[in-house]
Amino acid sequence: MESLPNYQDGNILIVDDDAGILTSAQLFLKQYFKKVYVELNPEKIKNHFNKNQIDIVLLDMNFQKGKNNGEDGFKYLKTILEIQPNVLVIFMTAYGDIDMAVQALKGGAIDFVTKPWKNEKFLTTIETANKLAQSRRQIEDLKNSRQYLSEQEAKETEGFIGQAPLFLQVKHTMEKVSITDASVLLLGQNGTGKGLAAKFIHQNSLRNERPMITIDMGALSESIMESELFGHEKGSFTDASQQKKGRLELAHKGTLFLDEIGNLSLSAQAKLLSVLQNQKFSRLGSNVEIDIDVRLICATNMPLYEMVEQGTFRQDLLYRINTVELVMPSLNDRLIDIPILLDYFLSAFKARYKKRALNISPDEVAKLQRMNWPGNIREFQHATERAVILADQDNLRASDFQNIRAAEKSSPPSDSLNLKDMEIAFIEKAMKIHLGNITHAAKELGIDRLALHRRLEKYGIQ
Ligand SMILES: Nc1ncnc2c1ncn2[C@@H]1O[C@H](COP(=O)(O)OP(=O)(O)OP(=O)(O)O)[C@@H](O)[C@H]1O
Repeated sequence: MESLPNYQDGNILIVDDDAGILTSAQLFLKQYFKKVYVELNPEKIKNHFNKNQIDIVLLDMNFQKGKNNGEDGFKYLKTILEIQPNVLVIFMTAYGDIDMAVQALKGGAIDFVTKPWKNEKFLTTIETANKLAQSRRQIEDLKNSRQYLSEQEAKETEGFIGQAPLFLQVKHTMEKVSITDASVLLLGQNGTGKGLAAKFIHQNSLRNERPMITIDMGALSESIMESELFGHEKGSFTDASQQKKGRLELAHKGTLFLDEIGNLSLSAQAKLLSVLQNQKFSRLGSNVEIDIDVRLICATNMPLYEMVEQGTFRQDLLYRINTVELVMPSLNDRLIDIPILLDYFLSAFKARYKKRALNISPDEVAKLQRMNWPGNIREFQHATERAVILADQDNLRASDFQNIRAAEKSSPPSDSLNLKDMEIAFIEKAMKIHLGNITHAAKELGIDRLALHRRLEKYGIQ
């Protein structure tokens, strides 16, 4: 059985006033390209561009009997490039018109074929043009998707909202620091908006045309993390079947956001420090040094200063990454923002889940302000989404936002005065507020770590 031809992407239009040329070129090229259009009348070129995507035009140089100066060819070349500046035009010229064809190259055509052509040479010329057309198209697609992504990012950071003095203070510092290349360290509990803050800084920086590349240090094992960060050469370890650029390299001229930096091992800290000091690095398995120019933003919810004292985080690295240090306030410290955030999230979720009639009374909003949100804005956002999804009626109540984690403030079990129940409730609450950190929870409860440990075990609290 005859195998199907290996068609190439790329649409071709052939324009010539000689029907014989059109037919033979079309018959030949149709074996290799899916779409080959032909046109006898050059005045109709525009119609083809209105109907179809055209990547390559094969254009005759002379369309009037007795006129061989190529004037027509130049005229239509100009028309085509005006309609579609990216299209590739190849002139078809009679043998002997080579000088004119060279002029045509200067005028914006990319190549020429002589008539009559040799099939092999003819095909090679068009295939080469087609490769160029395809890579131009890929670049165009990449530019479009890059633009789309940065518009999305810009939209997202427009939603970096709040009126609480603590938040405004931090945001103001961010605005000032964005346009510099200073390293920024974002501290704060989970869900306080450190990731969004990093995007905000990048979006407002002079590097916003380039990407912000993120690495979540908490999500990667040490060996994967190093190859993600530095990249590797083919064969540098068992699974390295190909060369791969690391994220450091991808962030060149842009921003590198290292999330959960507190999770970096000591050996990775040493390597990162050396990159920051020398502004050079090597891919794993290579000695070639690559220059790097990145703006660094780091974030963590871990106590880096305590970790320095304990010897688990390098002091010199801390001083490299904390040129400007910002602490994202917890939601508890910006309760005044709850109505604003609620408004913002509600309108998004009402639209997403097509429940536009939903509303909530000021009393219920006030109750939300009295609830605990140990997971901060992320938890509040998820609670709002859940409340919208589960709502059976148009009036939302604060209790619709409650989950196992969010209990009313001052909320030892309200209908029980049993001492043991109260103790369990207080311990659970302290553990929630401090996200399971026993030292901090014990401090809050006014007991020592060991005493808290014993109680956690006794009551089976996780
Ligand atoms: N000021 C804000 N306005 C509106 N939405 C916010 C704000 N801050 C944070 N958010 C939203 O809250 C969610 C959590 O934010 P983000 O992921 O940035 O927090 P984080 O501090 O980086 O959390 P983690 O430490 O767990 O990684 C995101 O959906 C983010 O868009």
